[in-house]
Amino acid sequence: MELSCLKSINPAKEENLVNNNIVSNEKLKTPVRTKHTSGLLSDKTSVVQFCTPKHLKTINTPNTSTKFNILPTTRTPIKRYFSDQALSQSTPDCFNIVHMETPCCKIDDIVAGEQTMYEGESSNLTVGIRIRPLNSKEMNDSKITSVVRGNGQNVIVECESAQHTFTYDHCFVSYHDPHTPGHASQEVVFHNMVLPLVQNAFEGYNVCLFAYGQTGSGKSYSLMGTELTQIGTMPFEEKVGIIPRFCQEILIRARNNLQIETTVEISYFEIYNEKIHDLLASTSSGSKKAPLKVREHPVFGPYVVDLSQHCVQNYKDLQAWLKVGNSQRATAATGMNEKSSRSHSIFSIILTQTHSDNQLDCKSLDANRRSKINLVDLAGSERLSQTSATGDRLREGVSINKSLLTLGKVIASLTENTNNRKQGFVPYRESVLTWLLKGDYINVHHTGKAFHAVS
Ligand SMILES: Nc1ncnc2c1ncn2[C@@H]1O[C@H](COP(=O)(O)OP(=O)(O)OP(=O)(O)O)[C@@H](O)[C@H]1O
Repeated sequence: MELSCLKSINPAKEENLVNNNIVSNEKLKTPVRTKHTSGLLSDKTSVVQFCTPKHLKTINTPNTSTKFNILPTTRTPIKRYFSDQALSQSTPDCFNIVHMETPCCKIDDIVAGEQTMYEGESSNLTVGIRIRPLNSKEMNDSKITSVVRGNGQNVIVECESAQHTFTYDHCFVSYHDPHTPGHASQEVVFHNMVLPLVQNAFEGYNVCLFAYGQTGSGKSYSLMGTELTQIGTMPFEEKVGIIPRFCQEILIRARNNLQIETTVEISYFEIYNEKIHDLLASTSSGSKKAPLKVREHPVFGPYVVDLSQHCVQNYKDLQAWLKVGNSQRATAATGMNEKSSRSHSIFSIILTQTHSDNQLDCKSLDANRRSKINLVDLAGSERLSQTSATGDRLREGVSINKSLLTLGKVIASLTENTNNRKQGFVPYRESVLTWLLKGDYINVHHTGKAFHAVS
């Protein structure tokens, strides 16, 4: 399986960013994006901020013992903006005058000999690969032998007389016996590849990580882990995957920084047969809600209409929501995987940091820094002859392969455009997945990672 993370190039450290970007609450009836050109800031590091009125958010934690009764969630300013018909008809003036600038990396800031773990992240897109061990079924099949092995950053595939070597930013090998030297546990994968994204998110960058690979290669295992539905288990046990670890890390950092009020809001949806389903919302009968629509905002880009967002304050809240979401995800047994995801899932976190500036002796002044984190578990590509799919499974497989093909086409077009320095057509709208991730591709130039799984 491959795991891709979109990540930032070492952005310059701006300790005082929040202090330097102050907007009066008077102007905050609609969200306003401001670009500040304070002399204290490097002009390469202007930050687009979303200023929100300071308010207490309702925490809706699902009651996991009974039916999930989703209370209306406090709408975020962005959601309010989207749902306000008067506003959404045209782009308000305040957006027209905003100049969107990209923070640039400061290569010079990297001092030789003082390497941190972030310095390996010199590219905008980092790609890691994880090789899973053979499962018990595969081990009992004499026809199946292991042909893939890792060596440093290289993956070596040996087939018959030929040997192929592929190089990645990270290569993780997981063995059946976790005590095997070099075994890449969930903790190792998270620490080496994903932790820098947490830092990027706190610096105000949007980040995106997506896992891709063949069906049954371990994408869901790496992103979500197993057994996390058991509330009360240790948060960082071996089997807990990237998504709960990411949230846990954010919550710990937020709790430890008393100067800044941090809110963490999550949403979780799947794209199944090109239709979007909110995984954290259900009807009173327990059945899934009607599919949601995608619309495109002139400034913020594509978004899912009426997607529920929920505040989480602690790990227990998160586990409860993940239990709701995962139980609603479309999975089915196929010839390649007993619990195969039949949809792409996108887990989003909105991280808002609010810093009250008392220096100006005015309590109504707040500065907000807001970043969006997308953690995407793509459905696995599958050879229909091997999954023995028929009926619904066949239709799902065709839809999965088609949207993955479009994803490949979009990435190829973007690469070609970048290499040729042109603005050619990119087929974002050929699938819901690529349309929704449009903003993330653009942001790949600043923030991104990819994770690839192989079995
Ligand atoms: N690193 C690993 N160590 C041990 N077991 C693993 C590992 N990765 C995956 N597995 C096991 O392999 C099986 C398939 O994994 P998983 O369901 O995550 O695959 P997937 O890539 O998400 O498949 P699909 O695309 O069909 O949803 C599961 O039983 C999982 O527990």
